[in-house]
Amino acid sequence: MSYADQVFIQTCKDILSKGVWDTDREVRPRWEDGSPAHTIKLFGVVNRYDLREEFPMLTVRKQYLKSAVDELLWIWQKKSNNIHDLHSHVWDSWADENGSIGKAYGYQLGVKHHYPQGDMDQVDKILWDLKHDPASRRILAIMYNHHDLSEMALYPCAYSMTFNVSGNTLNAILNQRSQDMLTANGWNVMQYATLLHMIAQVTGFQAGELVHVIADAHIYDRHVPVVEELIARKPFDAPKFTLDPSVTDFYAFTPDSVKLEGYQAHSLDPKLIPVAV
Ligand SMILES: Nc1nc(=O)c2c([nH]1)NC[C@@H]1CN(c3ccc(C(=O)N[C@@H](CCC(=O)O)C(=O)O)cc3)CN21
Ligand SMILES: O=c1ccn([C@H]2C[C@H](O)[C@@H](COP(=O)(O)O)O2)c(=O)[nH]1
Repeated sequence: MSYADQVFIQTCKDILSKGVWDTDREVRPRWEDGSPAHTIKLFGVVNRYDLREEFPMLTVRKQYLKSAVDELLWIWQKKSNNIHDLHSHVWDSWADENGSIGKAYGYQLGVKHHYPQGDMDQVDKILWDLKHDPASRRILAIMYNHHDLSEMALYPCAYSMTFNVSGNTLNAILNQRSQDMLTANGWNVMQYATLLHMIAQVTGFQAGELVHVIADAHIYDRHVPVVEELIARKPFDAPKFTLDPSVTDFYAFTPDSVKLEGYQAHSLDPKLIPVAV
C-alpha cells in the first residue's frame, strides 16, 4: 500500500471522526450555485514522508503528476502569476481578465531582495545557501507577504518551504495554512516532494524527509461522500519515481523531467470534485 494513501486515509478518517463543522459560521468560499461551501476541519495536522523509502503518491484516486509539477514550476521556476504560463486550468477561476492572480505565489518568489551576497530572489537565495552555507538554519522561502495580501486573488495556502541539511541529506518542511483534502492534499504533497527531489539533485544532496504541517485540514461538505468512497478503496503500491539525472540546473527542469514507473490507481470522475471558489 502506498504510504501516501495510508496518510491520506488516516487524516480523512481523523477529520471525519474528530473534526469540527463551520456550518454555524459565515464562510468565504462558495459553490458554483452561490451557496456557502462549509467544511469539517481538524487543526494542526503534521504528516512526514520519507522520500528515501518511496514517492508519496495517492493510488486511491488517479493523480496527474506532470500537471502538478507544471504548476509547481510555474510558481518556483517561472515565478509567474499569470495563468497563460500554466498548461492546466486549475487557476482559471481566480485569474483576472489579463490572466493574472495578483501578487501571489510566483510573483512573491520572483521579487529580488538585498542580501550580503547580492540582490536575488528567494529561490536563488535557497540555491546559493545550500551550495555555499549548507549548515545554515535560515534556508527558507515564504510567500505570505502581508504587504501584498490586498493584491492577491487568493492568499497563499502552501506558503512556506524550509530546507535543512543533516549530513548528506536535504530535508524540508512545507507549511500550509489551509488544505482542501480532496482537491489538493495528494496534489500538494507530490508537488513539494518533487521540489525537494529537484533541489536536492541540483545542490548535491540526497532527498530525505518532507514534513507537511497543515494548520487547517478540511473536507468540504459536498466532498464528504466522495472522500468516504475513496478511503474505503484498496490502495495499490506506490509507483517508482525518477528525476532526469542529467539535470544539474534547477531552471532546466521541465514536467518531462519526472518519470513514474508502475503507477496503478483507481479512477475518479472529475465531475465529483467541484472546487469551492
Ligand atoms: N477550494 C480550493 N481548493 C483548492 O485545492 C485550491 C483552491 N481552492 N484554489 C486555488 C488552487 C487551485 N487548486 C487546484 C484546483 C484544481 C485541481 C484539479 O482539478 N486537479 C485535477 C487535475 C487537473 C489537471 O491535470 O488539469 C486532479 O485530478 O487532481 C487541482 C488543484 C488548488 N487550489
Ligand atoms: O495549493 C493549494 C491552494 C489552495 N488550497 C485550498 C485550501 C482552501 O480550501 C482554499 C483556499 O481558501 P482559504 O479560505 O483562503 O483558506 O484552497 C489547497 O488546499 N492547496
